[in-house]
Amino acid sequence: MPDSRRPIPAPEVPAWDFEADVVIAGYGIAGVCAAIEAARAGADVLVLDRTGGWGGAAALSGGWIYLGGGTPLQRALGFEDSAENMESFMTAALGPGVDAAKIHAYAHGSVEHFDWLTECGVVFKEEFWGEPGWEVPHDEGLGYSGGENAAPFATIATPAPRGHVPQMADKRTGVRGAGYMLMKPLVETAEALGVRAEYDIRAQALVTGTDGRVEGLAARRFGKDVHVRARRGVVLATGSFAYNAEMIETYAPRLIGRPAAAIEEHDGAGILMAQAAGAALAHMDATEVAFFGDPQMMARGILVNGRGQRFIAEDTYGGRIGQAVLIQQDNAAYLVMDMDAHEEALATETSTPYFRQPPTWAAETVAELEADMGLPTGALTATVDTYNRHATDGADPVLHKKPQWVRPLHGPVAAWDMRGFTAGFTLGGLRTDVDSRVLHVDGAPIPGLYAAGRCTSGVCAGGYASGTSLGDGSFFGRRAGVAAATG
Ligand SMILES: Cc1cc2nc3c(=O)[nH]c(=O)nc-3n(C[C@H](O)[C@H](O)[C@H](O)COP(=O)(O)OP(=O)(O)OC[C@H]3O[C@@H](n4cnc5c(N)ncnc54)[C@H](O)[C@@H]3O)c2cc1C
Repeated sequence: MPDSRRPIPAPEVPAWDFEADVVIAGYGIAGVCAAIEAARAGADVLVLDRTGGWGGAAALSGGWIYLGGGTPLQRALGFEDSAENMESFMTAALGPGVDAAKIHAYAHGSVEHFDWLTECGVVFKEEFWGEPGWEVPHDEGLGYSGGENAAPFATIATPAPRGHVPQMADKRTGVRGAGYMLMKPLVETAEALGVRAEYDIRAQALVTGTDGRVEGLAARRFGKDVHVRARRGVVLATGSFAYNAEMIETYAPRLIGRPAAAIEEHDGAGILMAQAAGAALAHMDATEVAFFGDPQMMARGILVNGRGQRFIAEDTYGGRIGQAVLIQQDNAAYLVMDMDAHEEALATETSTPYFRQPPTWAAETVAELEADMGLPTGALTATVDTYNRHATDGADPVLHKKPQWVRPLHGPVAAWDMRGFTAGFTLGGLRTDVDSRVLHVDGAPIPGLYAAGRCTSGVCAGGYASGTSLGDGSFFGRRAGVAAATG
């Protein structure tokens, strides 16, 4: 760990360049929500960002935000949900080893959090997108985003869509997409409350008093040292460590060379700064893993591993498929479809048309196909035989794909080589309590230090659902703001 991360004793600070009651490092989703709540609690708030503006990964993101328990949008679109049902799903899908207290607080606070977001000006259109997909193709406001309606979760909790998507004007993904439409009204809310921002300031280390209390931040701006005093508390909201090669190698080596859905500013700085002051870490090996396949195609085909065997229900959440491929199948997967299924998939609408590439192999029979693919003789044939035997009855007793997608493969078949089609970001980070206080390795909160977002371990301990990053970043960001302002 570089020396520069070591906490600086307050008496050694030459002068304070900036001062505020609450100082927040990082102006992404966690930072802006902390800023709003700290300001509303009466604090003078200063947000620092190392880039030239607000937004972070959040403003570039797809904007899914995981909310449920019976939000007004869910109810308006005819979906039943409850906090208990949401808690059951999250406990099953986001583990193993979830922080039960965080999941409980999140599920039971979700309707209020929806109301808070809409009061801040975030708009969710009353329209549901029910097709398999990574994102909504237009500006629909609600969709499934975590495999809630697929095996095994559909029988663990009552399926309810919880992916809430802020409405986009003339949607163009990546250009003022839903993530931007989430961030913009929140930043405007913060500005209206008098929250100040300073850009091009990179937080480097904490400043601590003789009693160990965090009193500020040491930072760099244009090659010079800058010191920022926090009269009440510091909130770390600097994002993940997806772009810190050394940390990735140490904690999550399967992601070496494959960062995604993160930004280069996610270099683990907040984690390292707090760690140097004794902070505990949690679930540093947990990763979100995207799989670069079109969900409309995958649901209609079968996915097999390097031994020609199916391993997951193909109609589940793509992030669950990604984790299974990278972590359990040595990053090897092949999609197999017959011509009817392929044509049917191509006739559907998708938000990811660029994933619809031509097949790698095509053959008259499954036996020829498996030979062309270099799979063990008979392996894919046995898989297709078993699949077809049950598919004739519209069932999938092996992996429980929903009957609507189950149909026997027949005639000429094609396969897509999807080896290495994964990338992702890290989910582990600082161990915080439900009030976003950063915990020391001795278990007690570090006085004056709070954190939220992807520099913390939030609701995801292993599994993932789209929307949980913006979800727990905003939810626990708010709590960090309140706690920092009120001490
Ligand atoms: C293309 C894409 C699509 C995504 N889609 C979704 C989605 O649909 N739903 C979802 O939940 N998540 C999604 N994500 C992930 C999500 O955006 C992030 O996980 C989330 O924004 C993390 O919140 P955060 O507040 O921790 O970090 P961010 O929102 O990235 O904010 C962190 C901020 O801290 C700043 N910073 C970093 N280091 C320092 C430092 N040392 N000093 C000062 N400032 C610093 C950064 O510049 C940044 O502005 C997506 C991400 C991308 C890139």
